[in-house]
Amino acid sequence: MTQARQSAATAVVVVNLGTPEAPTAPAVRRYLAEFLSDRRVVSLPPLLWQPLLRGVILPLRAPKVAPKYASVWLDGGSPLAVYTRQLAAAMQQELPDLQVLDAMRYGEPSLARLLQRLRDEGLQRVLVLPLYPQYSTTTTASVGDVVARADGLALRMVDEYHLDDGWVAAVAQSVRDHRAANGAGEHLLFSFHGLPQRVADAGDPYPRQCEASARAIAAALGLPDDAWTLAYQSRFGRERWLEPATDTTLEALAARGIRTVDVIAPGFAADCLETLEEVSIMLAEQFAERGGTLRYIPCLNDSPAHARALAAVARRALDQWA
Ligand SMILES: C=CC1=C(C)c2cc3[nH]c(cc4nc(cc5[nH]c(cc1n2)c(C)c5CCC(=O)O)C(CCC(=O)O)=C4C)c(C)c3C=C
Ligand SMILES: [Fe+2]
Ligand SMILES: [Fe+2]
Repeated sequence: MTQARQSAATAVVVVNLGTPEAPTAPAVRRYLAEFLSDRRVVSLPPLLWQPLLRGVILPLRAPKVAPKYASVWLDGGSPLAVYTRQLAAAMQQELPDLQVLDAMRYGEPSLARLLQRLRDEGLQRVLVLPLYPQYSTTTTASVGDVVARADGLALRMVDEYHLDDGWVAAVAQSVRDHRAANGAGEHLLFSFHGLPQRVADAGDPYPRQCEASARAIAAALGLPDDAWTLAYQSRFGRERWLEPATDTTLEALAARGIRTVDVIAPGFAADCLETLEEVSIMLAEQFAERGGTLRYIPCLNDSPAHARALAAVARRALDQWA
């Protein structure tokens, strides 16, 4: 496959979750209403879930979460949107013969509408790259639903890249850079977004892939087993989620007398509410109350190493398609 044949008639669409348009309760409510109505995310019967969602959860959660968004909001908008846009632009530099575009599964810029537009423009091939290194039915498969509904386009999707050599190397290098600048913390905590245990029990490969990613990154760094831990953050609702939880893991590390912990969140391609507010503000405050220092290592965002790694993932998928 030559680069000439992968012409601008081919597009690469990087897709992230979606995020509110503004850090206000009405905007957060609109966002959560769409996101939490996806049966890939919450699988309860709609006749049960929709009244609960609209009558209880959205009215309580939107005003509670809006100020959290406000605390991390950037000039260009929500961090997730800003970094995803910038990452697509950085990947465009790496893939000058292709069109690189960014979209969101929920809200704007809408993936479903972007695919319609690309069909109307007569694009030959569209590669969809969900910005989830680890596959989950709750995230990746939901992007797959939109891809499956789009017709009149030759479409393919990258399912996961959790052990991609370039990606693992980029994450490992970001840890080395952070430690070179700040001194090595005593412990490295890998914090991944959680999932209901029920979803994992039903066969979702996500936790296995998180473990494999963490192990590969730790190996690339030459870390012994007792120098790192994997945990899951961002629990939502009352049922049991994947364990161990990030907050209790930090408590346990503090109890062991560990004073400086570096935290990295390699399940997130771009910094967002869950990394900036939950980890780098709230969990850092809680750890400080126990006498420790939590040093948050940012996501790869629009770094050149990230753009190069994901461009290579896309290029390989297109070559295999040819
Ligand atoms: C049942 C609820 C949820 C599941 C399952 C879930 C899985 C999941 N989520 C991400 C990535 C992100 N989630 C983000 C925010 C977020 N997630 C949930 C709930 C579930 N996530 C909620 C309700 C929210 C919104 C914030 C809140 O109200 O607490 C984000 C950040 C979005 C942003 O705007 O910054 C990301 C990214 C993954 C990878 C995942 C499963 C593996
Ligand atoms: Fe989530
Ligand atoms: Fe959260």
